[in-house]
Amino acid sequence: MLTLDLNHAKLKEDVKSYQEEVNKIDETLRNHTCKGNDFTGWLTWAQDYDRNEFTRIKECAKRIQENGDVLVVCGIGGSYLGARAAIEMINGIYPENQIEIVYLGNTFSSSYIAQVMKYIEGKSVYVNVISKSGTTTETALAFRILKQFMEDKYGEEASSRIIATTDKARGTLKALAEEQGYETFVIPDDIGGRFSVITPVGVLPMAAAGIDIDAFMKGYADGSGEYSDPDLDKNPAYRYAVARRILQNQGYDVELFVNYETQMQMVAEWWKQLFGESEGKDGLGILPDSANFSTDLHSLGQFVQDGKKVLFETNLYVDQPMIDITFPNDKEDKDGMNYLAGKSVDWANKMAAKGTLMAHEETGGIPNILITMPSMSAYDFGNMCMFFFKAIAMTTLMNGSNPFNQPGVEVYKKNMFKLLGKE
Ligand SMILES: O=P(O)(O)OC[C@H]1O[C@H](O)[C@H](O)[C@@H](O)[C@@H]1O
Repeated sequence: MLTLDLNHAKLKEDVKSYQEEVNKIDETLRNHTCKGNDFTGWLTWAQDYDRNEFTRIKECAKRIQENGDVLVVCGIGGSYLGARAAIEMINGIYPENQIEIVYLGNTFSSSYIAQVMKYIEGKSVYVNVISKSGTTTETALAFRILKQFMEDKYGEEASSRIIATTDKARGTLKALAEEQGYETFVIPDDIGGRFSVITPVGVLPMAAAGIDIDAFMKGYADGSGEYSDPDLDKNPAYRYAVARRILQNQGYDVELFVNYETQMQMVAEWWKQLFGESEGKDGLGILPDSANFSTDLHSLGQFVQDGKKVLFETNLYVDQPMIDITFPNDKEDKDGMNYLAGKSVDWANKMAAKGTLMAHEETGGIPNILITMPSMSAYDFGNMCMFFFKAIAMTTLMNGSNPFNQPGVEVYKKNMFKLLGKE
């Protein structure tokens, strides 16, 4: 379970004063009558998910692991961010003894696409193309290139090395997968892209990367219980939601999502889509931004400390690092670093976090929300998903907005299609 500390959040209203409003909204979520209610399948997914499909995911992942050097995950937005966030957080950036995961379909950058294609040329390749709509242009463009590459390289065998994760009936990708005989996995109708990491969208790439997906689902299932009580004293996810609302009332328009683990950079990217697309509408919302400390203390730190007071920080701390190391002694101590000899480097990281909190909160006057997760395990990732899902659903509904649509994303697409000459 994640824990929440609001003692540094400088809230000018009492969180508990929102209890009645929270109760009402919680009820509409629970009985699926809230705005966007046809996309609330994530609430009961831990009980509802298809066990047979889950077994098929494990078998498919095993096949990929046994025969592949590389799995190309081809998707964008919710169709890749969650998988990448989980894989990097749980396995670290340079995992040993795992197949490599490469991401494509998330950009029009010709340079990037060309380099990826060159990079995978001599390797044993599997492809997981992921798109809920089955029509997203970045993904479709990359997939055509990948498909031709796979057919040239493997001939008929290509179709057994390509796996499609998409809608059960609709979209070009579904039709293509059926025609080509690809193995397919289903993205349920009632779970939107940015919530879909808990479905085959996230779970198949995770399993292929050697992650314990049973533990992931257990963490999510336990989160369903742990973050379900509407009582603000008992529900840290809802307390976090209310704290965000209060800080917005105090004039803060930006939330800087901070972590101290390099392998959690993509967790922040996933969180930004989840929060930005859910809440940023109707002229409302808090701009989700992120920083990786202490790395970014050497870039963004100056602004946070002394710049315009537009932001508050939400720190996602981790109790146990994946690996700790002891700092070595040096007889000559010419670098003057012996004061750390014999100390844990993770301890130093935690001292950096503590010092930063004091600097930002006390000297800089920046409100700080503290969230702590026990470790970077598959279980804790699953649990964290439910925490943030519940929190963002609550804050967005408190705004009176629909947390589950993203109408604003279509505007650039319309212009782009016109410019590209799409019929
Ligand atoms: O899975 P897809 O249908 O390809 O969608 C991929 C992504 O692109 C869209 O434009 C939406 O803004 C995202 O919410 C979505 O996750």
